[in-house]
Amino acid sequence: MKKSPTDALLIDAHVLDRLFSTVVARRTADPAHSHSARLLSRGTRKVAQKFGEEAVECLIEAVAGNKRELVGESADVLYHLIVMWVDAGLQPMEIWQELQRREGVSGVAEKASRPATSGI
Ligand SMILES: N=c1c2ncn([C@@H]3O[C@H](COP(=O)(O)OP(=O)(O)OP(=O)(O)O)[C@@H](O)[C@H]3O)c2ncn1[C@@H]1O[C@H](COP(=O)(O)O)[C@@H](O)[C@H]1O
Repeated sequence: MKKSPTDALLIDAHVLDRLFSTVVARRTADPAHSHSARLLSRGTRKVAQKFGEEAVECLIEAVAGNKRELVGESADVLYHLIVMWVDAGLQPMEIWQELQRREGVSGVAEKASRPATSGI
């Protein structure tokens, strides 16, 4: 059966859930055979550091206007973000729910509704 553009979007959204399940399963894998297992075995600071490095590589490609490289770096960022969620014991659903809660709320309006800070 021919897939509609909507089907394609739904399938793509599930890629992140599948990747999360794979990384969870890798927690007990042999670090010699799994990058996820190796990274998770090195602890929270290393996991966070790798995410930060990948985010910087991603923004470098964005600023340089390298669309093709930005695709690869974006995938690296999402993978390392998921490893960070696994390390922290977060479920993707918690993030999906937060995004859903924000749907329809303009970022400008949300910022304006925040309590005033002292500016210190
Ligand atoms: N999406 C990815 C993915 N993206 C990037 N990477 C790996 O991330 C690593 C980044 O390399 P770096 O040199 O930056 O980092 P490093 O090897 O930790 O080096 P140091 O910072 O420690 O010096 C590379 O080995 C990449 O292959 C990924 N490794 C795995 N996945 C997914 O996770 C699944 C499980 O992978 P394993 O856990 O390896 O089985 C795979 O099937 C993929 O779907």
